[in-house]
Amino acid sequence: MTQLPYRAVLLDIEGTTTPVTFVYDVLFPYARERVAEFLKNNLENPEVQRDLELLREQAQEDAAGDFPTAPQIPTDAAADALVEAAVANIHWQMDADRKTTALKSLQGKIWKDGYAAGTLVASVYPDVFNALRRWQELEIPAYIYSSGSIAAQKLLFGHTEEGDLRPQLAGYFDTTTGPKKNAQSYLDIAHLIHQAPEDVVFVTDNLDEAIAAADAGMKTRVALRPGNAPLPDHDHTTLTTFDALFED
Ligand SMILES: CSCCC(=O)C(=O)COP(=O)(O)O
Ligand SMILES: [Mg+2]
Repeated sequence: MTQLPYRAVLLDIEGTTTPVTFVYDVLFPYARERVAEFLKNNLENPEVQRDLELLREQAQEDAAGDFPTAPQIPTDAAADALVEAAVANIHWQMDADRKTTALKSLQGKIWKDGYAAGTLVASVYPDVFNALRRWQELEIPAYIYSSGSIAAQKLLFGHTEEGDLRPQLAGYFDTTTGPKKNAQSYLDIAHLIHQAPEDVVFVTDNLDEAIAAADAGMKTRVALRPGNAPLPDHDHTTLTTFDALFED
């Protein structure tokens, strides 16, 4: 049997398993164009109300911190004004490509209908399909850690061009576990999946995330995929295909 130098795999999505173009040219515009209507139609939904509360708290934190002009979401507004304020905040966050838990939670809910209708079909690199199959055969669990909400991750891997990949995934983590650029998040994930950090390989396109995972003791691979942002010099091992994860 193939002997690999890791016992578990932790995967980023955007720029790693999935082309950045799918996220920026398909998913984000889909959510942006539909958010106003989605909020109008679902304003009474308790989960949407919870997202609005999270957005409101995030807006207050932003205004008090690094973003004094962050659009605010009033507590006492009528429905139309509330939706208008929330949409202004969401569009502002999306313009800045914020990865806040509040924004990601709401985006996931908007994408749900698109996947169900077949309008959204997730793009995943062919080498990822193959790698997930091989890891399953080798009984190496593969987990996802993305800024996208866990619900959004399950939708994406449940509706790919190759069908439902969720049976090949062992679990999902998002920013509710902690920020992706914080080493403690990787320590917490290692603990939650019952692995020593050094037995986990984390694959990401983001150098700051790789540095945080390495600080936590994980092995790292930096994904170089078409369209990814260029990176400064670094000493992490890179890969252009997941095939490389079977050659160590
Ligand atoms: C299923 S999540 C869609 C992508 C997304 O919203 C995102 O922010 C991706 O961030 P990542 O941490 O995977 O680079
Ligand atoms: Mg990424």
